[in-house]
Amino acid sequence: MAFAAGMAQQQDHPSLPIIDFSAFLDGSGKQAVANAMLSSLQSIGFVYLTNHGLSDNDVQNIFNWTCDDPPFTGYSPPGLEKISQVVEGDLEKGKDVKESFESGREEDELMPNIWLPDGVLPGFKEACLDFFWICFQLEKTILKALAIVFNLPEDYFLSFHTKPDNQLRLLHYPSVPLHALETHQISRINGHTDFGSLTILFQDDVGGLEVEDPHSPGRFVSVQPAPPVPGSIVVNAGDFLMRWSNDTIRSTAHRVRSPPGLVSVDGLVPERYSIPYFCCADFSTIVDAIPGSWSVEKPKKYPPISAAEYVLERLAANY
Ligand SMILES: O=C(O)CCC(=O)C(=O)O
Ligand SMILES: [Fe+2]
Repeated sequence: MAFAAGMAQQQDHPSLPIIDFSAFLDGSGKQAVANAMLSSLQSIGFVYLTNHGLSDNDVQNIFNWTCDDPPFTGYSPPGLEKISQVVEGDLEKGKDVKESFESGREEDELMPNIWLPDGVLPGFKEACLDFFWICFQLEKTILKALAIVFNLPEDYFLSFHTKPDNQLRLLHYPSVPLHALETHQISRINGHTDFGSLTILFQDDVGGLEVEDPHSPGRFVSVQPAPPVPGSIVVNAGDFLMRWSNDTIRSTAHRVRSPPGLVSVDGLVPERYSIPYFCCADFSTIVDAIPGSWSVEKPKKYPPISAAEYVLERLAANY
């Protein structure tokens, strides 16, 4: 297992731990990989995984679709989504300049998918659905790793993530003037936390993802390894998992700014594509603190809650 330097406060460009997931997949070092992943989710809330089992081909396929112009519903044009959370010390006022397309499972009646009219961009719907289900397989593997660190049966979290009530988001950050971004007239995505269980994030090589330093609220630090690690994915914990874990796992605020050290000859920040896959517990389930996350000395902080109640409230606040 290879680790990059941890998120030391003094470093200008600290990096997240990079965990080789292969020893979990082939069974040769399950506990060690799971422990390392949890430790990073507890201390930073974020981790990089390599050799996670998803093929480069599958990831490249979905990225290929993001480059097509998406003049359709299910699509949020630049500035529509407002990240309404105020993160301490993050004084950005600018609107997010990004466009996105979101989809979930086809049978979801609560939030039905809105696809392009038949005949427009043939194959796009199938590509989104294929990737949605591919990511669900990966999510289940990560959830198995999470369970064993709490000394729970591997399928413990799977029974709460069966449908799945997840969301695949294709994100495009258009090229914007560097000056406008740096002076906060606009932003790419303002500081926020995700609200589900886990987010699996695929990104291109442009960079700009920043994570709030857990030791220094309001200070965001770049977490892009330089150079980018091919095939790596980012996994971060959401607010629901933080609550479910009795606050032993951290849901950390993050944002996207200009790539670190960017020298722009034309005054523009290059466009960026990313694909977050938001994993949520089944809306119908009610969860109570994870066994092992509470004790007599560390009592439960929250009453049981249904995922629907929690997630829908958060979604409503964002639009
Ligand atoms: O584009 C990224 O890298 C991050 C996106 C993100 O944080 C989100 O959509 O919640
Ligand atoms: Fe996010």
